[in-house]
Amino acid sequence: MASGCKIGLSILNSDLASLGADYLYLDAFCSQHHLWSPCGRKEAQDPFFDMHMMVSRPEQWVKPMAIAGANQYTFHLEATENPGALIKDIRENGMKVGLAIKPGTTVEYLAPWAHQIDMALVMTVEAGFGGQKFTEDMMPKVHWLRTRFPSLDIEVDGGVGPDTIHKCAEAGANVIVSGSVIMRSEDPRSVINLLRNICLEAAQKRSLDQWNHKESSVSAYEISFLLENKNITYQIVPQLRQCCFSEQLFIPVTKIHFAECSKRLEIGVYYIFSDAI
Ligand SMILES: O=C(CO)[C@H](O)[C@H](O)COP(=O)(O)O
Repeated sequence: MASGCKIGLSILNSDLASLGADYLYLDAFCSQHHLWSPCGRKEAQDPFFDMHMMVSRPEQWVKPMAIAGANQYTFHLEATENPGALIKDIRENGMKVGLAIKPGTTVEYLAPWAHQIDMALVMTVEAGFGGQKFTEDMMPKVHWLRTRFPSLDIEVDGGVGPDTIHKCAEAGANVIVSGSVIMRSEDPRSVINLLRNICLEAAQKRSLDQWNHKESSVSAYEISFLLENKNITYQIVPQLRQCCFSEQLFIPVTKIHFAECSKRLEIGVYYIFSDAI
């Protein structure tokens, strides 16, 4: 699965650096030769800076951003003719790679690069300024990506807050950018925590749904192994979420501990249990 749930604080409309978010999301614009990027104070310990490069010719800012201390360089697919070379350059400059698509760009264009990037960004507003209205129509793109790339970090950006994050998280986004809603709140930390909890809950539900999906294709598993020279057989009935231990003891599948099992336990079955725990 993608690596946890992260809430990114967009400081486009603010100069605050950290209010308990998992990373800072810095938007950058450019004129022909000059880059404008807001600077937050580096108050957080070891902050993670994700640079959202809303620029044409993103190639030109890779090195300066790396020198400035950016951790991730997120560029727009629409802004470059050679995404492959740019991805390579970003990596060679020691940064992670984010690839963004604008609302009007079809998600299939991103797919060929999905295995080479760390994060896909599905914009839910036109890039440019904070406080815009969330576009729910973008959620099928998120779902499409999540279905095909289960371990990819998928970020959404634009109009995301407590009222809209459910839609993003349910569609499969695990990295959430939020700006105005957090900044306007009297208690930004609690908004961030609320967003993170909603995102985590949706991720847990997705795992459970996957487990249920696996279950529906199998009626029962049987595994045997030796324990203290005795041949022990488990019969597992996934639909009941129960396990029959030598036909005597029924225990919920989620509570089985395999620490004492012999090495003859089948690896495949072990994975099924660890998913459920
Ligand atoms: O990239 C952006 C705009 O291009 C902003 O980061 C983004 O829209 C976040 O702000 P808000 O939560 O206020 O929509």
